Amino acid sequence: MDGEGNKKPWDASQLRKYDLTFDEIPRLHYKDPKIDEYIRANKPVVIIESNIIKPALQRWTLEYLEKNLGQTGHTCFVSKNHQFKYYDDKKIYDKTNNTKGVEFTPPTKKVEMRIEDFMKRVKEWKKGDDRIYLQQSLTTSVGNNIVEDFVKFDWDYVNGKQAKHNWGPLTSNLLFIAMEGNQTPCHYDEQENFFAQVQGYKRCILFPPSQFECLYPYPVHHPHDRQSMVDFEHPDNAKFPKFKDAKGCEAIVGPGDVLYIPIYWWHHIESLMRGGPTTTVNFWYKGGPSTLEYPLKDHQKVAISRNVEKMLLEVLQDPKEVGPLLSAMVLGRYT
Ligand SMILES: C[C@@H](CC(=O)O)C(=O)C(=O)O
Ligand SMILES: [Zn+2]
Repeated sequence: MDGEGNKKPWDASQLRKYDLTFDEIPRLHYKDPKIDEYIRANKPVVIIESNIIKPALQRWTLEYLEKNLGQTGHTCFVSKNHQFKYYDDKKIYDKTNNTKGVEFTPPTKKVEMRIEDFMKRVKEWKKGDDRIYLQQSLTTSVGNNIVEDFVKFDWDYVNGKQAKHNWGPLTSNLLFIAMEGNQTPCHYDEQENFFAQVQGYKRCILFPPSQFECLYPYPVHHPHDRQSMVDFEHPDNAKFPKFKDAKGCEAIVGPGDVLYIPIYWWHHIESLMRGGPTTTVNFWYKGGPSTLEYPLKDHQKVAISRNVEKMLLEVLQDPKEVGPLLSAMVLGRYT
């Protein structure tokens, strides 16, 4: 039961177990001015009872989406397990064209699927089958009804936050339709994000950029750049000794909740087990201008460290030389 004695729409048995504890991300009414204090401080907050995606809340059932999303192929990922770790295919070594890159076997397959085929596979899924995850940019290729709903989102509200906090332009709105239990492993994005939950419940575990050394991101040149190397369910504590010290926060978001995921904040997101399919729309914005005021913000230090890695890779050419050079520069001199 929740505080008012209402039956909770989910229970702890639907959450995967991790050897970490998390603080609760605050949930604030959308008119609460404290929301702006959180955004200004680059801290996550769940915005509740807003009209940001009201038309979607009213109409975007799976049946409606199947009927209206449009007949073109939609971007879907197929996985042998419940994890859908993002990879940048531009960073994969391509033998045929002998491009620069890393020898890499993608953990998921990216396919274009018609919405009815996607929905059929979700409905007929059995344990042991491949899982699928629709992740489609909401562009003009969607049906007219969806466009009509989309234009009726509360753009005044989100554009108001974008302007007030001097964010860059909106770059995309992605529609996510996940199977129950699907997981997007821990990673960070270089964009501000309003993560709006339409249907079902998702557990969102977030860590501030200061936890960089506990979350061990892949090297910048790797296809899994920005993704944590740690498997949260089977952490290799020998290889990643600081992971057990990671300090994070979490929110279980349900229909109508909008989670603000600040730029460079790590997030590990999963659709609750046995909770049915989930639907989310995100709003990605470029970050605002980064003025160097001291002390520097943690996310600025992450951006600086990325630039150092990129510069060294550019100059040294061989990624195997980056570690030894950095160790020679730092060990015994800065440590
Ligand atoms: C894909 C999404 C996570 C999820 O909903 O599975 C995410 O990482 C983001 O919106 O930045
Ligand atoms: Zn993300």
